Amino acid sequence: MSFDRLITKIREMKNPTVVGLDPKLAYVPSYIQKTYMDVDGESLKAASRAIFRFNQEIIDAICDIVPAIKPQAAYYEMYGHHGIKTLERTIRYAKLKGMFVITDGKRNDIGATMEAYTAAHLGTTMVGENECTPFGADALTVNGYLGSDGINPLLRTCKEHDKGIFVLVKTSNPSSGELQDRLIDGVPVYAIMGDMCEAWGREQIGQYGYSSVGAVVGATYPEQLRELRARLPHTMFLVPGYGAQGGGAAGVAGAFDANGLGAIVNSSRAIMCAYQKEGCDEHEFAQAARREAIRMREDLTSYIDIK
Ligand SMILES: O=c1ccn([C@@H]2O[C@H](COP(=O)(O)O)[C@@H](O)[C@H]2O)c(=O)[nH]1
Repeated sequence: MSFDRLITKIREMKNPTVVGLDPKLAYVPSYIQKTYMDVDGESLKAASRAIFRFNQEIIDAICDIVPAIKPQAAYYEMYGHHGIKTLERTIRYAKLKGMFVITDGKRNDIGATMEAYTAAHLGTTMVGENECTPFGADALTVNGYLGSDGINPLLRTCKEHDKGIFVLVKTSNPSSGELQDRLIDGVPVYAIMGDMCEAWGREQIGQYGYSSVGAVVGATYPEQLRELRARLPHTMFLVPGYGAQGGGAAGVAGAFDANGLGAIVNSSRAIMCAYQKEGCDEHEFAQAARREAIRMREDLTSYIDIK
């Protein structure tokens, strides 16, 4: 099961964190931007090549201490086909370095179209006799609000290709409660979606007790994290909202089980832009990212004992 690979890495590194790669061009040091703009001008191509170099150096700086990266697809799509290529190259590079890759795409659609999204991000596409791997991530964030027929194609691929999904359950944003906290027969919508994750994952439970169907639950909602951890014993949590959105280690501790497992906490801007916050030389951006990744690991593990 896919999350077995992730959990094994978390245990080996004693680090339940994922670095988000959401690279706006403004985060990329100016000397890198210049290198590529001198060749390709102020173009989407130059921006995408600069971003790949930025990602590559961050991956090199953290791959021995952080188990996973989470590229957010939107930050690549905004650079058109060049950006898509950078997303693909980033995924391949991180995997080459031994990292687990979660593409944050929040995809969903009707069943037939969902099969295409599944093939794109987690599976394979047949071209004649040739089975091609378009992006090859290990896991994908998805929206479950279209119901089971939008999730079933993913479940088949998770089983066949040892992949995982994280379904949006209780998102970290301030307005998430407008819909997700609404009650149906006294039960919040987020809890109902959580129950659906448990049901979807029932047939695919791995060696640590977690299925290949995970849930996104925001670090900004500590109470719900604790409540959902107790309610969803087989559902791995992806927890965004730590750092830049105000979530902290004490609040996310409730996302973990008694073995210090069951969740992985994301930080994107706080790590990518650590060099700007530290005010250090921009040539040191990757080392600053590493320092922030270590600080985050120490912060979390002061509350969580990974067994
Ligand atoms: O509920 C959610 C779901 C996804 N995200 C994504 O996580 C990162 C957070 O970035 P930070 O810079 O660490 O705030 C980003 O890609 C979001 O799209 C989320 O924040 N909340």
